[in-house]
Amino acid sequence: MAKFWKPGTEKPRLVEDEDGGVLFLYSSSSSSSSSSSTFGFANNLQNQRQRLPVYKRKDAILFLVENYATTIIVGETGSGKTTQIPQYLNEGGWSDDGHVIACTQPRRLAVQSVASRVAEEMGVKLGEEVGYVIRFEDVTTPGVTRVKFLTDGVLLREMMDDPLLSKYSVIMVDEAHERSISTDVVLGLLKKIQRRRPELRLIISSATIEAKSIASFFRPSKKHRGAGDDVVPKREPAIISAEGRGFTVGINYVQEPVADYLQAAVSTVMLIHKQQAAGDILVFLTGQDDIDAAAQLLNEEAQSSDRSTGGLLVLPLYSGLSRADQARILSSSVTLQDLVFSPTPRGKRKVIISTNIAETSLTLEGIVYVVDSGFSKQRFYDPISDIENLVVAPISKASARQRAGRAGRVRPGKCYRLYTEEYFVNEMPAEGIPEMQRSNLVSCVIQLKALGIDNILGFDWPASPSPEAMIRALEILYSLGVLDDDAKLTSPTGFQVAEIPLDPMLSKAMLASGELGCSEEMLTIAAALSVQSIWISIRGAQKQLDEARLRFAAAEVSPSAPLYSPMLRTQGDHVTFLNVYKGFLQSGKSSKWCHKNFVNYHAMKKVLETREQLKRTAQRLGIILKSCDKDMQAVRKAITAGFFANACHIEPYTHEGKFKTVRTSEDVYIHPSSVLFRVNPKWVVYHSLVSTDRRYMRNVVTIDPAWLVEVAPHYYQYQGPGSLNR
Ligand SMILES: Nc1ncnc2c1ncn2[C@@H]1O[C@H](COP(=O)(O)OP(=O)(O)OP(=O)(O)O)[C@@H](O)[C@H]1O
Repeated sequence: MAKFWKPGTEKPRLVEDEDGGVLFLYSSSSSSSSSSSTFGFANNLQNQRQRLPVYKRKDAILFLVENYATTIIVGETGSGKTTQIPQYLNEGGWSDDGHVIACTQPRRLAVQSVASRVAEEMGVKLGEEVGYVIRFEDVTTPGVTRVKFLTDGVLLREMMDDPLLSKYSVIMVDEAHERSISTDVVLGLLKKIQRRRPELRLIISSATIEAKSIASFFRPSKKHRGAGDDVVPKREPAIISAEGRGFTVGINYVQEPVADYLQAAVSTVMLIHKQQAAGDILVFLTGQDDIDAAAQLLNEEAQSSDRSTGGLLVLPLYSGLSRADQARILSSSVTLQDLVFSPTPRGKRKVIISTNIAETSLTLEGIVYVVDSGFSKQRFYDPISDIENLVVAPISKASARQRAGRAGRVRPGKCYRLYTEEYFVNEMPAEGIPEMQRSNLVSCVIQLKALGIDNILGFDWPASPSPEAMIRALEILYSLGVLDDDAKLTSPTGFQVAEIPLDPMLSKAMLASGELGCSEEMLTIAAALSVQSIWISIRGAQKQLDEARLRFAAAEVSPSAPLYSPMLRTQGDHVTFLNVYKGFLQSGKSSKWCHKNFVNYHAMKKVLETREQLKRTAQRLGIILKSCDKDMQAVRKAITAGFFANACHIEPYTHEGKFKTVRTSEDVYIHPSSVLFRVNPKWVVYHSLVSTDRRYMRNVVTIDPAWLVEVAPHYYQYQGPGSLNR
């Protein structure tokens, strides 16, 4: 293999740390010797690339990648890790001979935006030499794509077909400090793969704080050390720091703790707008609710008569953006996401109000000011009740740095933290709790099982999950018939469920629908559940949305029909999805039709695409594709076959629509967004629970309790009329 590091261009110094073994490399700051492009626009981009701090480390990075199996790169935000290192590897020959360089990201939005940027910098069309893959979206060309960006979840799926990930020469796991559940699983598996494929190189990019623990995770255990340690690549991980950042970001703190971060964020934006020079503002809040509320307050201020507060272009940004998307630009073909990434119109100042999806890897060009509320929504899972709550919780110092790092990327910036400096220094936790330790592990366990990892409890995790959550996941999979008595995947059910890229309960419903003759309908339902929402919600128009939704609630429906009586609305939300889908197809997939019916056009286009992909998987698995036409009973039964563990019955003699879960006898209620809200059927199964003031069931369907015994006799026993036991 060629030497990519050119001796003489840089003098790396390798130092062992006090624990022995872990290598630190301090390099001089001489600049790299790579040549630059000779074309106009490209030249400009090439100059920008060469100004990035990581450029000074180019040769050192290539040296380490060549000589060490694992290289950990720590560096400030904006130093160029994500966009540059894959290109250096490409230039260095790591994508020759049909090999591919992979770079994983925890978030889909980051995958898409970084891939476009790198394609632009390399002067190639996105999807050719540079491509990306996120769930249900593959923008690569096999045999042509050399640099591929993907979510770590997608990389996990790829391991099912190719357990050793043999097409990749280098895999860069970016933003490892975020400790998303998939990143942790990927790290654990890559460590295993490396033992079978010593030629595979790993690059792990991380904030400083996590680098040491990641390095010690990758250090070979005594069992695997010994002979061969002096051969290249060396197995001890190396750490390199790409110190230095693009532009300075001045940090400002509040003097006193703020009582209401949302109000404080709005006031801060208005102050920046009145007092500070031109430049867009990025505000970090926690979720759709407070983002929409802040957007409304800002829009009201912007429309006020005071001319100095005009000129604000307020744009919300959260996952499943599509919901707010058309609310703003209804039938336009421009998505809100396009607006977020496009240049700011003259005379305007963009205010992008985002969740933490904009926290890492994104460069939003016009951003000069960042307003950080200090909070984010985080998942916390309770394995006993099997409920995953989204809780507003304080962020970590690592997150705060990432947020500030969204400014200062193309020019100097300022960050306004809505907490005190004293809090930041003394109280804010250095890092967050790994997602692995606060999540439902069902999907993670089934993926590991599918990869042949039977001893899940003994798996080498970067952070061990709780035994309770692990046991609960095994229990659920066992009850679905996915695992056998020895906790091995059953054949064919277990292997089939693992292959369908959906939550295992939904995958099980998909399999059942093949037997019940309603797989065409289940494909539509699964695709609709995979988008955030098929509805557009417009603040202040909730009543019209509810009415629009109800028009699709019964089995036989025409959008022009009058509202159905609640007595007829007995089928549930999944059936509603089918009616919307049918109406959308009948309209010729019209955006006008969507607009009229409060249906999100972009979401429906996504449903069509996702449905096609799921259909291909179903065909591959031999699921018989058949429509049950109007027999909604078959559909509801198939859903029950997947979601029987989520069965609930209404509490008689209460007037508030209280249900009890069969499994744990907990009080739950139908969510107001469900077409079954206030209808209160006797028996239902739900798709998910959300916890606010109460526990609410979302996406609910009515069932006959006899089906529970029929589809899950191992789980339920019939105890006489109206009575069922686990
Ligand atoms: N879409 C873009 N438009 C303009 N400049 C960009 C764009 N993407 C990246 N850049 C430039 O490249 C720099 C490096 O971005 P990159 O994402 O590679 O940094 P990073 O070190 O991975 O940072 P982070 O860890 O914060 O994601 C940015 O600071 C910016 O100057």
